[in-house]
Amino acid sequence: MQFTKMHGLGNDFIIVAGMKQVHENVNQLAVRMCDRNFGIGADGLVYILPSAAADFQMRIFNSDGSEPEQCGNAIRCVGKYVYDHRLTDQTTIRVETKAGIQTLELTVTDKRVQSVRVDMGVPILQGLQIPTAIDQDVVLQVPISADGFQSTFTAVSMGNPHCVIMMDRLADLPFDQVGPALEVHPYFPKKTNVEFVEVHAPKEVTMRVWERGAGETLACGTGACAVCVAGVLAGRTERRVLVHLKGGDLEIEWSQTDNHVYMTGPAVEVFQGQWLLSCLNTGKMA
Ligand SMILES: N[C@@H](CCC[C@H](N)C(=O)O)C(=O)O
Repeated sequence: MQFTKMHGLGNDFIIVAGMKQVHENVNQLAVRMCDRNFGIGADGLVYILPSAAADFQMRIFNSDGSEPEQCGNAIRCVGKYVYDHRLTDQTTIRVETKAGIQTLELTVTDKRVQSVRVDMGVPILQGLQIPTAIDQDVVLQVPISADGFQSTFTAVSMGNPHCVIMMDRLADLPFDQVGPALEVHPYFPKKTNVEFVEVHAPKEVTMRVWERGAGETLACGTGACAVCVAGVLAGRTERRVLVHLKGGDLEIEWSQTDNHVYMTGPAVEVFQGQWLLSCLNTGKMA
């Protein structure tokens, strides 16, 4: 099977295109392909499939094999892939995801996509719809504790759930302990992505992310969108923010006009290869 390795700010994906549907054993396949020692290594496996409702369909599987509803960095990679590989000549494309149809605006130089602006849709704020276990119209600055860590969080869904925690200093955070503990916190029945945020100024923040089903990643597009929304709700940021992540920067805007969140950032193709599908043995000792 042919694959292409891509990333958005170091959030890396194995892209598979040209199939009609995902492989039957896709959850195990994602685990094996994403393994950084025994496979190709990636945060997720992404399929670009035909769509009856849009130009293309994206399905993504986390490195633990679970299927999330949405992925901001992967959808930018999909935009670059379909244009650079001549599957379309359009610079505005619509991509169907489990969270709905997203519109992508591609910025092209020398016939290659340099950056992608994605309409990530309207954020979901109602507690049960996110989903959280909290039946409130907005889950804003609610106290939370896990593994000895105490803080407050704001919950936002960008199709997938996010727990946004504002901190005075990111450097003080026992990240590797708290991230996994919050991912499975009982407030989040479908688990959650966790963003820890330091606000430098109303237009500039730094975040670190612990992703549901993938652990720490260098960037999370939906996470950056959730951070912008939570920042506005908490009165800490403006509607346009520059988000610094470990792998680089994203520009996020929560539009007052249509209530949609817009994300702008790069996508990069790294290499292409062939996965030996027939190789069932992982090579690991029993
Ligand atoms: N890295 C992504 C989000 C991928 C899905 C996430 N791990 C989940 O399970 O919801 C992004 O860039 O948005």
